[in-house]
Order: sequence, then C-alpha cells, then structure tokens
Amino acid sequence: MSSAAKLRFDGRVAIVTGAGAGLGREYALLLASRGAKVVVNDLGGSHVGEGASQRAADVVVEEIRKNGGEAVADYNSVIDGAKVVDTAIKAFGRVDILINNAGILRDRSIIKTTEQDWNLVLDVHLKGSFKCTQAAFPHMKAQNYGRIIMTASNSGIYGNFGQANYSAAKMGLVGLANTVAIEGQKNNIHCNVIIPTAASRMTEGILPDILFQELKPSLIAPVVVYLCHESCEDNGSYIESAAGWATKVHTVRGKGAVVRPSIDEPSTLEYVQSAWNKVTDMSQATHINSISEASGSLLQVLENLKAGDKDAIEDSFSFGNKELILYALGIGASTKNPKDIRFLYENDGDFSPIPSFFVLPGLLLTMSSPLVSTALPNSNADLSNILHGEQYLEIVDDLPTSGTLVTKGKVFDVMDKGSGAVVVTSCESFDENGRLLVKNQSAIFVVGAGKFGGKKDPIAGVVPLAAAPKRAPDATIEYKTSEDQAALYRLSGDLNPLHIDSNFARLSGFKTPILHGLCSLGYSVRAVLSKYADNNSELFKAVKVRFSGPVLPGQTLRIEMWKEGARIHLRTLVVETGKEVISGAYVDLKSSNAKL
Ligand SMILES: CCCCCCC[C@@H](O)CC(=O)SCCNC(=O)CCNC(=O)[C@H](O)C(C)(C)COP(=O)(O)OP(=O)(O)OC[C@H]1O[C@@H](n2cnc3c(N)ncnc32)[C@H](O)[C@@H]1OP(=O)(O)O
Repeated sequence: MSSAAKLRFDGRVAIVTGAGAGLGREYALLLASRGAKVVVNDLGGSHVGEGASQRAADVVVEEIRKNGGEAVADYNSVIDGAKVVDTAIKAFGRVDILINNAGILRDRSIIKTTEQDWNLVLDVHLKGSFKCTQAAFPHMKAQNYGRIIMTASNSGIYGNFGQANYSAAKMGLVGLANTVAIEGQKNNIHCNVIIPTAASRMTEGILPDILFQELKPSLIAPVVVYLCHESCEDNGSYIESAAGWATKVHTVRGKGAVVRPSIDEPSTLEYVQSAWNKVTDMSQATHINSISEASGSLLQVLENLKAGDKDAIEDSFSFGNKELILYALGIGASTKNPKDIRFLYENDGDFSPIPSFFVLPGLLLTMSSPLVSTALPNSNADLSNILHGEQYLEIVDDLPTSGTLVTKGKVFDVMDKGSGAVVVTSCESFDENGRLLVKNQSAIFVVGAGKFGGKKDPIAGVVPLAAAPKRAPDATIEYKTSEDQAALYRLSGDLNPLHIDSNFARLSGFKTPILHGLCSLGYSVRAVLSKYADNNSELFKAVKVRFSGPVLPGQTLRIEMWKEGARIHLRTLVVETGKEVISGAYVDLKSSNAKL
C-alpha cells in the first residue's frame, strides 16, 4: 500500500451505540486507536433486548484506555437519544461522529410476531437511530461538521424468513438516512448507510459455520470508520461490506412504459396488462439521484404525451457490429460471396449495414407494445393470430454502424378485411442527436379479427404496392434458405415462436414453423442490392413488400426483378412450389449503377 499519512481522528468525538460487543466494539476500538474520543454506548442487554448491565460498555472502555485512548461508557437505551448525546457533551464537549449500531433481534415468522416483538425491534433500531441522530444534529449543525452512520441489513434489502420486524426496521433506516443526508448536506453533515454481514451474537446460528468464521467484524470496521472520516465525501451512500470486501449498493429504476393510450384517455386494466413486459423490463434501468430527478422524468413523460404525438409509443434500440453481422447471416449473406464481406466483417474497409436491418426498431417496438391489440375492438390480437402482411422501410439519412435509436411508433390505420383485420403501424427512428434516420410502416394481418364493422380501404398515407411491368423479368436471382434459417434469423430480435415451435405453428394453423416475413424481405433486398447496386448500401432508399404467402425454412427463393429507372419492381416465389410469397413489391434506389 502507499505511504500516505495515516487517517486520524484527533479532536473528534464519536458516539458508537451498541459498542459493547461485535461490530460496535470494533468501530469504537478503531476510532479510539486513531485519536477519536469515544462514547461507548451499550445498555448491556441480551441480543433479544432483555436485561441491562454496565459491564459490556465498561470492558470496551477499559480496553481503549489500556491502549492509551480516551473513552467513556454510556448505559442509556438509544431510545433516550438525548441522554446518549448528553454523555458525549458532558465528557468531551462536542459530538462529531454518530454510529447508530445498536440493535436487537426478535425473530419470528410474520404470523407469530407479536406486537411487542414488532415494537421492541423497531424501537431499538429505527426509533433509537432517529432519537440519537435528532439529538446529535443541532451540535453538528452548530459546528458545521458531522458524520452519521445508519446500520441497515441485507435482511431489509432482500428480506429474510422470520425477520419481518427486523427487515422493516432496517429498510426504515435506509429511508431515514436518505433524508438525513439531504437535510445535513449544507452543514457538511454526511449520513451514509452500512449494510454489514458480520459474525456476531445476532448472526450466530443463522449463518453457516464456514462463513461465520470469515465474517470478522474487524474487517468491516475500517470501511465504516473511513465513512466517518472528514476526507470521505460520500453522503447518502449505501455501502455493503463483509469479509474484507465492500461495495456501493444502488436502487435502480427501469425505463418504464406509458400505461394509458393517450393523454385524453384513462388507464385500463387491460392496457396495463398489455404493457406489463415493458413496465417490468429492467434492461435500461438507471439510478435516480434525487426525488426531483424522479419527478422530473415523470414530467417529461407527460410532456411527451401532450406533445402532438399523443398516441406514440417510444422504444429504444441499440446495435453495433455484432447485431449487423448476425442480421446479415440471418438473411443469407455469406463469406463465399466476396461482395458480402462488407456486411460480415467489421474491419472491412466498406463495412456497412444491410439497409433492411433497420426494419428491426419498428418491428421490436410493435411486437413489444400493445399497439396492435389495443387498435382492435376486443383486443383480439396476439402472437397466435398475427401475420406480417406488408412492410415499407425508408432510409432518410446516412446509416451508422452502431448506436442507440429512439423509435416512436403509433397505429396509423385499421382496416376490416372480413377474413381478418389489418392494423397499419408507423414508426420513426431517431439517432442520439435527434436526427431522423428511418421510417417504417408495417401492416399486420390479424387472422379472424375482421367483421367488426370497420372500413375496408386504407387512408391516405398508407404506402401502396406497385404492380410489376407485364414483361419477363429483367433479372432473376435464386437463394436457397437453410433449414435453420428461422432459428438463426430470430436471434436478431423477432422471437415469435411461430418460426421455431412446431406446436405453436400448428396452433396458428401451419403444419410446420414458417419463416419470418422480414427474413424473406431481407433476401429480396439483398438480391436487388447485389444486382443493381453492387452491394452498395448507400444507394438504397426504400422498400415496400406484401407477404402474400408463407415460406418454409429450407425452401429456395426466386427473386424476379424489373428495372424502371431508379425503381426496381420485384416479386419473390418459392421455387419448390412455384407460389408467389412477396407481391407488388419494389426497391427504390437513389440511383442504379448497374447496366441491364
Ligand atoms: C412490425 C410489424 C410486426 C408484425 C409482427 C409480425 C411478427 C412476425 O414474427 C410474423 C411473421 O413474420 S409471419 C410471416 C410472414 N407473413 C406471412 O407468411 C403471411 C403470408 N400471407 C398470407 O398468408 C395471406 O396473404 C394472408 C393470410 C395474410 C391473407 O390471406 P387471405 O385471408 O386469403 O386474404 P385474401 O382473401 O387474399 O385478401 C383479403 C383482404 O386482405 C388483403 N390482404 C391479403 N393479404 C394481405 C397482406 N399480406 N397484407 C395486407 N393485406 C392483405 C387483401 O388485399 C384483401 O383486401 P381487399 O379485399 O380490400 O383487397
């Protein structure tokens, strides 16, 4: 270790409650050995809070004095916090440090916990810490300095069978510390929480023997005493420590989700249920630093709801090299084709995304939100009756190879087609600087959800299909998909069991799992890029397709293409059956550098 000067507490006065044994004793000994004058508080009762004896505190005081330190004993209950603090003032004239450590146990299952068990434990831990802190606070404020420790426990944070009273008291102390830290801040009074796991008379018989031996209170004392030093800037931290190890503990909050359709509509049970996956998703959880930060983000949610896009749902989508390459493999790009290397190897000079990758933010938002089900009467849509009907993707700006996109999506149109309903969603994805990168529009065919009395035709703005010219195709490419194509493609995010689970596929009316529509779209886009754009993604502008029939993994796709200026019309067939699976489709290029 470094030769830094030893951390000293000369001139400081510390109160350690429950210092007659265990952790408290270690704190008192260490503080005294570093120059602090210590009030060794201990009522001298048993660990279940029975009896009282001066002996426990006296023994520790004697030990400190024998080592050349200064200490006085205090035998008051911590519930009489003013008396405990008075001992310090009378003996040493001030109080700089308060370690709220005293505690008792009355372990019982919730059913057997008596009111007395509850009151005693809460009194000693929670009320005692409050009373001592309240009494010490004015002295600390007057001298513009103070260090306060609250002792919490993993039993509070995680719960522990048979410790309802103790767990409640210990979490109560976390709340108490949070507010004391805020109230003390401007007077240089810091309040932190220690979450110790130590072998003590309170944990004997609870912890396994082998662990019990290693959990020496003396290994936690330096962590707590450091928190009490003037050089430690932490305020409001929770520090867990055991066996010579310590860590900061944080509460985190998920990104959350709006659980009402719009600012003008109330929340309903069904809406909450449909958004529950997002409500409980912790993948983007962050730590909130203050109550104003917490309510500030709530205001932001309301602002977003009010601002024009009141029906929009927001989602974020992060990607990098790995996601781009996995997607490229999922739609059949191969190292066997030298021109595909740019889609498969991040160090290639031309490394770039296959543009159809950017259907994913819209797809994932649509699939993870209640957009489709809540668009229909009776919320009649779930994974067992939805099919991807149509897709439009437009690239608006230069595409990055990594980043986090914020996508805003909403229902754009709903149609009643008799045999089914068609829900059209529209999504816009923005980069970290708010730059609009891509637009997606998807039609979801909800089998069996028609005949609800809705309109049949699309509203303006639903991107129409375009019929191919009535001549033989200008170019044709065939790609054989693999038996495992859907198993590979799903790793890009669409985990719909329809594509891999035979039982689920049967439930949805298919003999075997079918390929993702967007996988067939990816193959079709690859064909156009390869034939008309020399695999240069930058030339791609937009694609529109209708999924007119299912594809099975392992089937061969034939993509027929017609060039009409910068528009490449296409249709895709399954070679083995001759059936058309993508119809009325086209890719718009910025320009085409291929000769026919
Ligand atoms: C981002 C979005 C996320 C979406 C979630 C998707 C999750 C994915 O995991 C799911 C998938 O990938 S599913 C796989 C890809 N899709 C398919 O395989 C569907 C193939 N298509 C079909 O089987 C039929 O077209 C079928 C069954 C769809 C329709 O066939 P029919 O019932 O026989 O209908 P038909 O009589 O031909 O026509 C009736 C009216 O419906 C319109 N229509 C037909 N196919 C459509 C389609 N694919 N999309 C949109 N509308 C369609 C017809 O135009 C007709 O309307 P109108 O009478 O007004 O002309």
